[in-house]
Amino acid sequence: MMLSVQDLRVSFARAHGPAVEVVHGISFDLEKGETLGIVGESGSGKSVLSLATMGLLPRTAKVSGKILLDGQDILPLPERDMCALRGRKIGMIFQEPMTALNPAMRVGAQIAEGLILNKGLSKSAARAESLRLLEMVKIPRAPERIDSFPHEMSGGQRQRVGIAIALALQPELLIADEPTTALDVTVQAEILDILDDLVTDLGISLILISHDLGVIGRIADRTLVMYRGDPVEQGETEQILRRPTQDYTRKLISAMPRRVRNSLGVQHA
Ligand SMILES: Nc1ncnc2c1ncn2[C@@H]1O[C@H](COP(=O)(O)OP(=O)(O)OP(=O)(O)O)[C@@H](O)[C@H]1O
Repeated sequence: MMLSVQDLRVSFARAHGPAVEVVHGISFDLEKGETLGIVGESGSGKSVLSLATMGLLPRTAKVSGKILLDGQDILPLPERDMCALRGRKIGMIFQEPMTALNPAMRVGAQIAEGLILNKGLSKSAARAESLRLLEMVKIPRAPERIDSFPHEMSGGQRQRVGIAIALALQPELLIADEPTTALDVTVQAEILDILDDLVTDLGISLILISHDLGVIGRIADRTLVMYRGDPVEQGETEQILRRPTQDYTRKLISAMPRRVRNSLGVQHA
């Protein structure tokens, strides 16, 4: 088992009044080579859940439960150990790659940086590996694009660079929080296909977070539906899409454009 989250609860301390719990006992398992989709509307706790898994919640957060990564509970780990896990074992992909990238640095150098610092690669070996990663995420004309600045690239290409950076240290788990939300529909599909291929080719595990069941439905093997911090239902994505058991899930399905429902083979909500 790559990741096992057990009865995770997160609350935030408030300056006045009692702490507010925003994630109310979430449990799920993620196998190696599997994609789990986490879906729910804004405020359902998806980002808090992913930040907890990466140990990136602010100090005001109180977390209980277990987060077993490869069998080890990472919740009690000190920041120094979590820092080492991020990147090496857990890779992260964010919604807006422009904010995650350094605007003043060529993309190849940004990918190479982590390889030089964390893996001790020489400058030329890191550049060769950066090129390989850019080709892996299907950047067209990668040998030229490696020397581009982020603003010289399209949103889709920047997100590919974001994925290349997340992959650089060969993590076993990737967490992608709304990775395609800022992109238009055709580019969304390309990015999802790339993520799907990476899971298959590299045998890594992927947590794909989105408010859009159409996005989740394209590539997630299993899906967890959340609503206001509660688990609504979880299971095989096919099952969730075709035979939802909860009204909230039916509402998410009805909210998908007919075109998307048709492409996923979902007839009616
Ligand atoms: N640092 C924080 N301090 C206090 N409350 C927080 C903090 N971060 C998140 N919350 C609260 O936790 C709840 C869940 O937020 P979260 O961002 O996880 O939702 P989400 O499902 O990811 O939605 P979105 O798609 O809008 O990001 C919200 O009510 C939010 O206000």
